[in-house]
Amino acid sequence: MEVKQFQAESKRLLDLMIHSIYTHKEIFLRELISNASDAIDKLHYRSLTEENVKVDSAAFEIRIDLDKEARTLTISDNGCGMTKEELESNLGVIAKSGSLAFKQENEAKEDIDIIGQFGVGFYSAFMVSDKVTVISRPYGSDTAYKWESEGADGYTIEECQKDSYGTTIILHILENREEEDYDEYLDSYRIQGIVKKYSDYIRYPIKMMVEKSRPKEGSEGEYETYTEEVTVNSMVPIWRKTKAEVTEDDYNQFYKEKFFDFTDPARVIRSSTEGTATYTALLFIPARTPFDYYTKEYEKGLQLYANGVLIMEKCADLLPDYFSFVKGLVDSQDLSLNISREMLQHDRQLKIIASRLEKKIKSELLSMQQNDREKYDAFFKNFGLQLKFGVYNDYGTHKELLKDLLEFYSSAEKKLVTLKEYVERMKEDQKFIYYACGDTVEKIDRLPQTELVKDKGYEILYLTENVDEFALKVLHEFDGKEFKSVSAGDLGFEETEEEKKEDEAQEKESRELFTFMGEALAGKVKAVRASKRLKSHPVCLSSDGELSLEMEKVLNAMPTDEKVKAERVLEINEGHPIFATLTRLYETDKEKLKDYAALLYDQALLIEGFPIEDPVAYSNLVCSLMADQ
Ligand SMILES: Nc1ncnc2c1ncn2[C@@H]1O[C@H](COP(=O)(O)OP(=O)(O)OP(=O)(O)O)[C@@H](O)[C@H]1O
Repeated sequence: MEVKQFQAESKRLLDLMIHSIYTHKEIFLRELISNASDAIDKLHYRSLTEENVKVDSAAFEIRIDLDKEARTLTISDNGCGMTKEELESNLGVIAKSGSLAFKQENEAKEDIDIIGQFGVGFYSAFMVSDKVTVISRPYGSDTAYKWESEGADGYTIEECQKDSYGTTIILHILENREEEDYDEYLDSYRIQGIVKKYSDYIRYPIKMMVEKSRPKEGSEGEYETYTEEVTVNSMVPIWRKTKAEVTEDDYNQFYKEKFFDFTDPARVIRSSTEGTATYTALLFIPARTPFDYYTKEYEKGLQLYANGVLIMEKCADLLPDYFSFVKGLVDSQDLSLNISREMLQHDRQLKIIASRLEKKIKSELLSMQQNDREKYDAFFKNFGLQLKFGVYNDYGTHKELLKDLLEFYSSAEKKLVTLKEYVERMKEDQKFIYYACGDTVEKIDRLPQTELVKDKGYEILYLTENVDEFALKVLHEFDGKEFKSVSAGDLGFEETEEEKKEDEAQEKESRELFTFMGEALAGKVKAVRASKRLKSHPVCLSSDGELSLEMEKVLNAMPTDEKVKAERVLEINEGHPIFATLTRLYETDKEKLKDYAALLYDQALLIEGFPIEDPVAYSNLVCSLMADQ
């Protein structure tokens, strides 16, 4: 028997390997199964290209055997096997990859999906075992060799017996340590779970003898255990099957199992591309909002597979935040993986894939909006908030992409409408897209500010979410039409010359009264003005400048010390009987007028949903007026 030392660098590497490359010990199984699959691929390939290589491809398989007593986990394959030299060069030199060499030699040929490339995966076996034995017999040779190593000290190699070609790897699993449980790698159920998780789509059957139980024949209530061979992996991933092979139900089932949902998805998106980035994506839009969706705990991301082998459970880089509700996976052969297969060295490919997926998701959502509106509206109720945040975030960088997907409740249609639909319905003389903010649609509908806009026959978008107005401010316009709040200082109505003159005359007349009231409310409002938007209601609040009252409310609700204040304007309806009373008081009782100004201001605050400064004073004033009657 020959005892050989690992090369010097290999020793250090092995140590590094065992302690730092992989974060999860369980991936050793993925690495060894991928190697077995590569070995079968190689033999399969040779059988197609070399005349003297004849194998029955239906017999290709990978086996896993567990022996709790002996503490061994054995992985066998009937792939190409290794010669003595190959055992030495592939397993004796860390970071030497026979698979990479094979790939390079056969680069011109298509359809080689070899997984290995770094020449380190094998050594992950030492994360869970204190001794690794490899028995290998190359196809076409009668001689087998046994390679054995206990880690950094080196390895032995000797001739041995093996019945058929292929490789058997025996891991001598470590004893449990205080902080580490290694017994789990001898547990059949756990091993099946690991295979399912990482290697479910290895295209050769991964077989195991599994213990099962069944009712004992001839006796009642008694059970007996028996062992049965099962194929643990599904082999062909659903996304690699042709469209004709998969039913809608198959997709739904797959989604529910894989992404832990009880409900069928609202939409299934399948997309395959070849060229600069070759990939297949299978995406799902959930029909319901995940319970943790709008919490910090929710993690976005798609599963990432390299050739059917799971590389990353949640690859966040594949989804922008505004599409974070999308579930699914991407499988690609073109990824530049790093050694641990956990991260990507160059994310160029990933970026290309992500940007293609983004476009695809948008076009699917638009198609849903156009062809299945009911479903889209339901989707929007679930995830629209996220899209609106998407418009607002990053200084509006994504607004062009997202604006067509937005919906708001319409005063005219009494349902969600898109901005495009709004603009198409705009009246000829209408210059702006009008909106009003409030807690609920019902409350907004009753806002005095909406009166005249509605009266003109203009549609109003009712904004009920905090982010809504901010999103519209970032959008600024849609199809050349700017947004305008019904509470804005100037509503932008067309006025005839006559109307303008009339306004000016009226303004002159009441200027003194409003200046007096403004002074009485100094510090609370910027001005008191005659209203151009009220019809039947006596008062309302509006704001000058960019900051609206609603935005003030939202910003001040945030847990920061900085508070903002909109420039409030108290608007009085000159057509309302109260105006005559105010005019009379200005002449007869200025003190009372001050009280009335305070009362009207408080009323306007209440209508807007703001708290009033001094509820007791307000109540006393109302009561004294009632007593006057
Ligand atoms: N079951 C096997 N049958 C035949 N050859 C194998 C087997 N396992 C490993 N090898 C050979 O040993 C080499 C080294 O394996 P190792 O897992 O360390 O690296 P790799 O698979 O090439 O790359 P990666 O680190 O990316 O997994 C492989 O490239 C392959 O040539």
